[in-house]
Amino acid sequence: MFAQLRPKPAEFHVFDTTLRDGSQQEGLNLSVADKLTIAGLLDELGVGFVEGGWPGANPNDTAFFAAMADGANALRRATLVAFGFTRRVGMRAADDPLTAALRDSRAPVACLVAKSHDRHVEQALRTTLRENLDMIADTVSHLVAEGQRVFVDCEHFFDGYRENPAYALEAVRTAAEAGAEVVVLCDTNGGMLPPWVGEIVTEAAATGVPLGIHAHNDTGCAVANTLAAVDAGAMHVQGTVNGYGERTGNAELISVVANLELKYGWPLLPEGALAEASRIAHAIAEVTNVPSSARQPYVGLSSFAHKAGLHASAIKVDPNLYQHIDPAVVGNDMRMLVSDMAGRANIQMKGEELGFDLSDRELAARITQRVKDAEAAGYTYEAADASFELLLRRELDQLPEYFAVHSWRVFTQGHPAPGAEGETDTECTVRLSAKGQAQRVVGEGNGPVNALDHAVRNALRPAYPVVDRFELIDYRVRILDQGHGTDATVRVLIQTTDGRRAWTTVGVGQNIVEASWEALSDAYLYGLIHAETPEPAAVRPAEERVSV
Ligand SMILES: CC(=O)SCCNC(=O)CCNC(=O)[C@H](O)C(C)(C)COP(=O)(O)OP(=O)(O)OC[C@H]1O[C@@H](n2cnc3c(N)ncnc32)[C@H](O)[C@@H]1OP(=O)(O)O
Ligand SMILES: CC(=O)C(=O)O
Repeated sequence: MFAQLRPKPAEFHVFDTTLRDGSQQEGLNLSVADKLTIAGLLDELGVGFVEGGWPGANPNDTAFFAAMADGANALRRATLVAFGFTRRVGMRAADDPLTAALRDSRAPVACLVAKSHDRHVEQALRTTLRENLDMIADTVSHLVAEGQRVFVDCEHFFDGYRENPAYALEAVRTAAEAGAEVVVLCDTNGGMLPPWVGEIVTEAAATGVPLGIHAHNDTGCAVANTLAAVDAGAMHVQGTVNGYGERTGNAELISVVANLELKYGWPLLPEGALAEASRIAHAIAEVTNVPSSARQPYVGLSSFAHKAGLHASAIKVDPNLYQHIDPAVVGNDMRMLVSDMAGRANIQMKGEELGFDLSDRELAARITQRVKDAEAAGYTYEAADASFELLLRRELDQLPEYFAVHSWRVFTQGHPAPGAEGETDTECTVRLSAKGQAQRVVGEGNGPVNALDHAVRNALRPAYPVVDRFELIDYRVRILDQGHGTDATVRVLIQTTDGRRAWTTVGVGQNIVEASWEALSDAYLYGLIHAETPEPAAVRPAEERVSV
């Protein structure tokens, strides 16, 4: 029997810091417009608090709070939070310009970072333990008197508690007595493990102060540490969507919330909002331009992807045999992968998904063997869903002949030196027949793949004008036998779109142009087969990109 999880406290906060701590991630930079878009998405998700940044610390954050104060950008459900620190050493909070920026932000809540670790007070702040407590009390009481609700983030609380528990707890009490509604215990360096967090939060809860948790992921335990704090009495969780944040990031907020909603049984988000979680996490990744991990719990592309034959054979009977929840609950999808680890069941389920009846065991076994043989030769169907469909159609004798290629050749002329004048570039000649018309067509391009593409497009256009909608959007190449140097076999994956859907095809060969040709001609064939299909397929996010 599983242990009983804690019942939901009467008041519980879901606090998002994607726009503040999330933007402290290396490589993540947000404009004011980006922040406004993300704030809107977080509001849709239904989090209780959106920490928007640090007004007064940089012009973007100040402008963001000014824009949020304009009614047009107002959050519908969430409460906006402005972040800042306690007043400077030796100054009155009322005179500190950064405290003034918090007031002027017009955010209903201010979240103040305060020191609670004695060594940080003495070495980083370079002041006395008494003065730090005065800084906390003065800043909190000033902002409360000015009409703001105040939360306090106790930086390095757990490390501080280990060295000087009395002082760490004194910082918590001081903040609460000055008017802070919640005191958030921060694992700033992210070095804690769940049992330690549980123990320390339990001891801090004895103060009677409403506590929150802010965990970093340096031990890979940020979500677990957050849940350990909740179990020990925390009533406020902080985190970021996609786990963005300083160093290894913050607790991933959707994982925290999904665990609390689905495992603890706590209703936290507005009804139906959890089913939007996958869409919102991916939409935020589009804005940040920092892709989320495919393996991210609940909302990742691979979170419900099944590759192994044994898994698929059980899933065919009941998907729950290999899934901890129904993916639809978080707006995700189950995906069946086709690879050399597939058994008949993967192939049958993938075939069914594509609209083919593969219930015949012998047929399914034959196709499974074809897939395994092709994967052994270097093909990959896990990524190249369109090539898998073409393989199926070939096996089932259901491949329409839109065109027949008789031959092709590519000629490239290089410059004597970079930047030198002269004819360059690449020319490709293709001989093919389409709709009974044989033709020989030339295409030019800035490289062999570009020239091949132009030649095929020029040759097919008279019979199938729709090809002008096809566009190559990603090209990836990798060497399959690394010891072989420039004569290695390569695999080329090409992603193509017609503006409505995207599909991926694969080619393999010792000649990179030949492998590209195979992937490219299959891309055209698949595109023509589906030109009239109404429903667009999901677009996969690109991984490594190589320019052609
Ligand atoms: C744990 C966290 O992640 S908290 C969030 C941290 N986020 C950021 O730092 C991003 C935004 N920060 C900034 O733009 C700048 O650091 C500013 C505007 C806040 C301050 O810039 P500067 O005045 O140039 O100071 P600088 O960053 O070099 O040093 C920070 C100062 O704040 C003091 N300080 C640090 N923590 C606190 C605190 N909780 N309360 C009051 N003062 C503090 C430091 O002692 C140092 O003081 P000093 O100026 O006397 O040396
Ligand atoms: C406040 C904060 O971001 C931290 O302590 O990590």
